[in-house]
Amino acid sequence: MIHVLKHVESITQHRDRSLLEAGVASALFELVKAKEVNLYKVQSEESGHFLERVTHVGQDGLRFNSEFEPGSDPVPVSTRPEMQACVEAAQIVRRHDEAGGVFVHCFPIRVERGVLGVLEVICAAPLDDDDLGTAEGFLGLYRNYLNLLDYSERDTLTGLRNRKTFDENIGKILGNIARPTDDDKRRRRPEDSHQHWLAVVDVDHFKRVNDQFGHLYGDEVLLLLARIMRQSFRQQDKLFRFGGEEFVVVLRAATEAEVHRALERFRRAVEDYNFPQIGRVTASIGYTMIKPEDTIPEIVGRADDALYVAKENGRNQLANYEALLAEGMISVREQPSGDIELF
Ligand SMILES: Nc1nc2c(ncn2[C@@H]2O[C@H](COP(=O)(O)OP(=O)(O)OP(=O)(O)O)[C@@H](O)[C@H]2O)c(=O)[nH]1
Repeated sequence: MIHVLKHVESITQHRDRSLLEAGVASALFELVKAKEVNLYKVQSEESGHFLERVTHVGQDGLRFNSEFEPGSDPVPVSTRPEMQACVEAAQIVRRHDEAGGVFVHCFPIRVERGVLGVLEVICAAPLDDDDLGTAEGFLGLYRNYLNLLDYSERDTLTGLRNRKTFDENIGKILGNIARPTDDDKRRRRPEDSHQHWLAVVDVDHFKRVNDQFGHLYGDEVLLLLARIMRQSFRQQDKLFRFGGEEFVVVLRAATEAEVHRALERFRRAVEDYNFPQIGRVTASIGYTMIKPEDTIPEIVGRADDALYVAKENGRNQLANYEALLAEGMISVREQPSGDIELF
């Protein structure tokens, strides 16, 4: 009992999702005497579900990836029938791997929107009822704690990540791309390297919505826009309400074309949506690639410059900072001089 409480105490001291996941996996590895525990995130793409391993505990030690670095290369869920059954039925699935002489248990990590991930516990024997209860208890603790973290990091109107968490999140991304691990370097072949991109989304003529229909309807537009964002982007993309009627999306994608497609799909979804009472609302989007040497104001500044061009050119459109620069439509942003004046 003391043993279990010590794990609970150690898990709940973290405010970082990846440390929380590593804590849950390590606790189960020890408590149910597993050979291996893995945590997979489920990525939902148009072509189906993919699994990305983000945490591993085994005889070889503990490895985990932060929320903002890629885990293992994603594999289609169909290549792992027990995982597929677990994701689709949202139920615990067990498989006897005769060749490996082990029992593989898959626990779904259920959230409101579906199955967020799968916890895989590999043991020499099937888990008994006590061990199953322990695993389910720790998963419950993990889910509840995630909800608490979400609550403190979310904007109350839209449920998106709030401005406070934005700097923290971008800081982590910059830290990861500036210091790639050996695994990252191996994975970063030209054909599968992924870059991070930041897009600023701004509702067009939002003042008119407020003036014509009142603030409550304005708030309703922001709420619905956030919902369209969640539906348009993938689970692993990070969505923020930056302030007022401005939103930020941080995406990981291999090419500019891929980012453009995702943002254009969202822009069209907003344009096509019939907002109750108000009718048609559009949004303009400016975006840029995040580079290792960037500071947060530089990234946001570039996306804002591109957004300005999108607004000037008639709104309801995308603009990419790097493309505008290459076409000579804008000039390079002035770097902050670095001189700090204190008052
Ligand atoms: N309802 C509501 N309105 C907000 C909120 N935050 C900011 N606003 C309003 O959003 C409006 C933003 O207006 P502007 O920045 O002038 O821009 P715009 O009218 O959207 O025009 P463009 O961006 O140039 O297309 C202002 O009227 C703000 O009062 C909010 O949380 N709720």
